[in-house]
Amino acid sequence: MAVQTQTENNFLNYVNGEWVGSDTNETIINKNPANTEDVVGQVQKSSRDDLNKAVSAANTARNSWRNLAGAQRGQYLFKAADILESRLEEIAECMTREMGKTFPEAKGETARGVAILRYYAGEGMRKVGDVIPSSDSEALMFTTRAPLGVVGVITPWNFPVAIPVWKTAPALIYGNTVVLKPATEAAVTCAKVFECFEEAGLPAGVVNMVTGPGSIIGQGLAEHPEVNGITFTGSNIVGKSIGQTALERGAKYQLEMGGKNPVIVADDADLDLAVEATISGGLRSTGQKCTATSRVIVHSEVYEKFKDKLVSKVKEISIGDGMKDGIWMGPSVSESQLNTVLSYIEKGKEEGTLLCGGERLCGGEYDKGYFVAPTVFDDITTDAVIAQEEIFGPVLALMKVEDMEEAIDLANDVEYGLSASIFTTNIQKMLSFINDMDAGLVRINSESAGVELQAPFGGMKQSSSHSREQGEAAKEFFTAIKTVFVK
Ligand SMILES: NC(=O)C1=CN([C@@H]2O[C@H](COP(=O)(O)OP(=O)(O)OC[C@H]3O[C@@H](n4cnc5c(N)ncnc54)[C@H](O)[C@@H]3O)[C@@H](O)[C@H]2O)C=CC1
Ligand SMILES: O=C(O)CCC(=O)C(=O)O
Repeated sequence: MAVQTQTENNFLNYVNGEWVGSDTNETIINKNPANTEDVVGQVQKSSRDDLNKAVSAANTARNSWRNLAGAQRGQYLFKAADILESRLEEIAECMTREMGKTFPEAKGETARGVAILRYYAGEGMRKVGDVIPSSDSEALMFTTRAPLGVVGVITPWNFPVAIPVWKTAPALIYGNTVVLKPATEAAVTCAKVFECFEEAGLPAGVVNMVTGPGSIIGQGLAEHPEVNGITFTGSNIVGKSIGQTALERGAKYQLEMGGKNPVIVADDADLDLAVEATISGGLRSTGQKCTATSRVIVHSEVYEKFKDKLVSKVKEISIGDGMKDGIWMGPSVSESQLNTVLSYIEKGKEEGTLLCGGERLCGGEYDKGYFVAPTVFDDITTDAVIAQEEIFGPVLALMKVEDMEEAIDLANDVEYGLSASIFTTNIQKMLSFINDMDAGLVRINSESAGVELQAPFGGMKQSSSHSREQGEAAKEFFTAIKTVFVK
């Protein structure tokens, strides 16, 4: 087997503190979805053996890592944050080239990665338990927390820095070691984040990254007897199968999956604000967010006015290579994602009325990438496929309602419950929305996407395994409570 070395374009697996080639000696080449002539880099097409070595390294490292003080673990995260910050532009550029989101968005996401690392670094000095009065006056009763051990992290391509960081940083600070499998589509960007962990000097085996097919490396992590917990973000079908595999062998699991997020525009809404937020929430990152707005539920009294404003603004969107100035929306991440979006658009044409977009963009530079026009449909009913299934593309479906009750019924009439927003100036409508909306994120006069790192994140119904990530909530997944009784 030829020995590979990590170079600017050839990324290896990070196992036991070293960059190592896969046993298979096979690689996967990642190309820029805005220009497929641009090769971003290549990553390892790894095997189960590669994964086993990573899990074994994480298992060996776990005791010495958990025995450090939280503040000591935090120091490594502070260092990693500084290094990521110093490489912000370079890593953001790689993200834009690898998965297509615009450079300003990629910079924002990388900065968010830095902030998440710092937040969890500080968490190493915060309390981990409570003293609970015992009914025995001579006893001391309190809770403390233990790490799970080795945590498997499986991440998607749509947030190549933020999601790996928001899962890895809390895992580490609470004393776990990590084996991460990134989505192949964004694995080069993720490898650069791991270079930051390496440079921060994390002890060998504490963080490991293995790239390769989900069915081999992802499934392998879910099945591995030495992996004590699995955290996943991605599609519902894969998430559920990971959950079942983990449940069968008694491992802890956490799943963040799809969304079909509504925005309600009430008759008293600030329509300009609602239009702006619908566009930003629905179409930024080419609609490739689990929190993206996809159903736009509008009161009949303002329907026509809102629709005209929305469509005229959508038509102004500039589409192209996200590295270019002035580009607002990049391509779909891959040919297969583009084809999924185009097939939903065809369905939408049967189910409603096309107002704008509705096609792949062709000609000139567009021919080199996977560009689709931002698309708005009118006259969509709740039973339409495009009103029920996650599209993960720049597609909005408009639905007309007569009152708030109907709006909330419609908003809840999907199997998902991740994020939902309402535009209204009426406090009563806000309160009924907060009470009656089945969603993990309920947002008033604000877009459905965009989460704050210090707050719990997760969904209801089919959107998650009913757990929450980020903020303090991460502690619940990455640790187990011990109730201690001392006498
Ligand atoms: N909730 C979210 O943020 C995301 C939702 N999606 C949804 O999923 C659809 C398909 O996108 P994909 O990238 O194919 O999602 P996916 O669920 O296949 O991929 C997510 C991660 O799971 C891994 N994986 C794939 N098969 C696996 C298996 N059998 N066992 C373990 N891990 C496995 C992938 O390699 C990747 O790292 C999108 O169109 C979108 O609707 C995709 C990405 C993120
Ligand atoms: O809206 C956000 O910032 C987070 C979205 C997200 O977690 C996802 O799409 O997977």
